[in-house]
Amino acid sequence: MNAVTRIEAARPQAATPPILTTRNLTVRFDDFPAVSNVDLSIEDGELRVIIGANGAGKSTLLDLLCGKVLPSEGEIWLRDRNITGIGEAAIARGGVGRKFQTPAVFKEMTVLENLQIASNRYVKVRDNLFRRFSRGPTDRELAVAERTGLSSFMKRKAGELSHGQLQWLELAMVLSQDPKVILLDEPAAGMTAAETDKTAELLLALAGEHTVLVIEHDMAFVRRICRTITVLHQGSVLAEGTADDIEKNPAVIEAYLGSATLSHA
Ligand SMILES: Nc1ncnc2c1ncn2[C@@H]1O[C@H](COP(=O)(O)OP(=O)(O)OP(=O)(O)O)[C@@H](O)[C@H]1O
Repeated sequence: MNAVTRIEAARPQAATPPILTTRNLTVRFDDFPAVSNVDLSIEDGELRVIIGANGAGKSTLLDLLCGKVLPSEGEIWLRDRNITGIGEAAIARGGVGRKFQTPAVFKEMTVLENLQIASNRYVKVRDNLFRRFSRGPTDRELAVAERTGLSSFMKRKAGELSHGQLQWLELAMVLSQDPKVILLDEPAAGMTAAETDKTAELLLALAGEHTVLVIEHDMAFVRRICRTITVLHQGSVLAEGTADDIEKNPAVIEAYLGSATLSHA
């Protein structure tokens, strides 16, 4: 080994922080800890699924991550930036996109107009309100419509879309801002089997390019998309691991899964 090689070998690896980290993340409503001491470390391009019983704190955790709810304690880091308490719009501009379970789309507007509003959502609110949508779709709007299967529905009023298409439209609206991290609350809720299949494929395709956190109750769906699962119980992380790890974890079985497996829960 020559001298140069020895120096290279001794140099520490450049440590890139995970895309999303939480430390001791806690929120109390009155004195009730809805989320308690949660430490998460989510790597770039991960597709992380969060499961847990009703009231476990899953939605509140996403509310904290997108700035909708302020933590009582703890920190949230987006790569090397502490985003704790900077506000929902600043977090969105920083690259965290949130899709809620009930799509927040404008049903009287077309798919394209909804995408155009979303593209400018965190830019200039006043311009947006009075904007005439005379321009055609941007390349990004075309790309997200294509990706979510909405290309041929651009001129259709959102109110005329199926339940699944509405969910995809809201996902397309989140994607139009090209977020680094996408937070999804039960993205396949109420969908037909075919729509659920398509959503699973879409999420798998989005992971890698984006980092995706998904809350999900449908365990067959979880099995299909998950790499790593985080189990929340009474506001805290009960377990973390692959579907196989989680399925065998006695604490998870007792608190959440019962005797069911992830594929049959
Ligand atoms: N704004 C609030 N004020 C008071 N309590 C709240 C508030 N938001 C949530 N909670 C409580 O915090 C706990 C966690 O709620 P959360 O909605 O995060 O659970 P969840 O795991 O998402 O449940 P579900 O699967 O039913 O949606 C629940 O006991 C809930 O009642």
